[in-house]
Amino acid sequence: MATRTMPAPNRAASLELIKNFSLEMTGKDIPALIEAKDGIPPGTRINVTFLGNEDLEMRVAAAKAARDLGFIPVPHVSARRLKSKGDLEEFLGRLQEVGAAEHLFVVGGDPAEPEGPYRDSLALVNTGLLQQYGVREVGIGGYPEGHPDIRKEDLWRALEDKSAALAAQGLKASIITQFAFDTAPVAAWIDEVRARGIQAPIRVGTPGPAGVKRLLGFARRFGVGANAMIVKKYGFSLTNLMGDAGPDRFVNDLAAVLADHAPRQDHHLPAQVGLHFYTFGGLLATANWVRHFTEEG
Ligand SMILES: NC(=O)C1=CN([C@@H]2O[C@H](COP(=O)(O)OP(=O)(O)OC[C@H]3O[C@@H](n4cnc5c(N)ncnc54)[C@H](O)[C@@H]3O)[C@@H](O)[C@H]2O)C=CC1
Ligand SMILES: Nc1nc(=O)c2c([nH]1)NC[C@@H]1CN(c3ccc(C(=O)N[C@@H](CCC(=O)O)C(=O)O)cc3)CN21
Repeated sequence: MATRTMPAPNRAASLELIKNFSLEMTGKDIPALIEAKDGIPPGTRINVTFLGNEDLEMRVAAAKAARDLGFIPVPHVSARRLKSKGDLEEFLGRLQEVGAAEHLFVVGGDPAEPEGPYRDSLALVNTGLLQQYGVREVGIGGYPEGHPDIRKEDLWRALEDKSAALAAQGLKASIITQFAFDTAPVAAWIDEVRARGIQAPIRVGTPGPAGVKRLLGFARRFGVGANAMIVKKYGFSLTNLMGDAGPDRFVNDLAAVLADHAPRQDHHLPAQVGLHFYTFGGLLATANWVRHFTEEG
């Protein structure tokens, strides 16, 4: 595959891309969020993961903390990890009580077999329960490089079905993608989403600055492309595995590529593409990285 030459960084495009960024935290990251709060713009969306090693109390407490600290919580709901309809209603009810139900991210969930009645995120949308608990906007997953356990055509059908189901229920949709190191598949995937008539805002998953070993570990776990050429293009070599790799090159390259692709920019449209930072245990480091990139570039 011909290695594409990097377009020259386009500072204005990079600043446009990174504004209104969102961050991700796990149920264990409340202390980290408190430590990082002064460096995160008020009203920033903070996604709260729904992992196997968290419980209801941790997830609600994390969403409440994000709300109380002046941010917009976006709790994840993992369809396959829900034990029953009651489980879903309890979680939504608790989120509504703490003012954290307005924005949700629904996802299939990693279990190979559902632990309850919901086998995919569309099933959650189709319960018709979301708006009953005050949900107004629903995030759904996107996979520029595919998913190790799911066929490409199933991912595209799911994206189209969820978009249609959300529109039918008067719920706003947004797409958050799996993280990537290579911008080419991301730009191509965005073009295909738009070509399929899906206009929802897209937040491109971006790895926050984290140890290279940790990043490669998550990439392997989640089926994200990380071969030698890609990681070199991303800006870290396979030799200095101990270094911290910040997403400077990924952000600048993606912004420049999107600026080249952009159809005639109609500035009345809301920003259609933004960034979602996976913090991987480094919430403070990620918040600091975003602030420095935005201030100094
Ligand atoms: N993007 C993110 O931040 C996250 C992504 N995920 C992963 O993405 C997967 C897909 O989630 P969605 O995009 O919501 O897809 P989805 O729930 O809309 O499902 C798309 C299609 O893939 C199947 N599917 C879903 N999860 C599966 C699994 N774990 N194994 C095999 N087939 C599965 C579904 O039956 C459906 O046919 C999740 O299952 C999980 O592995 C999980 C958590 C966060
Ligand atoms: N297929 C798939 N499954 C996922 O669960 C998933 C994705 N993709 N895409 C990215 C997001 C981000 N995910 C995560 C997972 C763990 C941490 C994390 O920070 N974990 C802590 C403790 C270790 C742990 O709980 O696993 C850490 O310090 O790394 C963050 C984001 C889960 N997500």
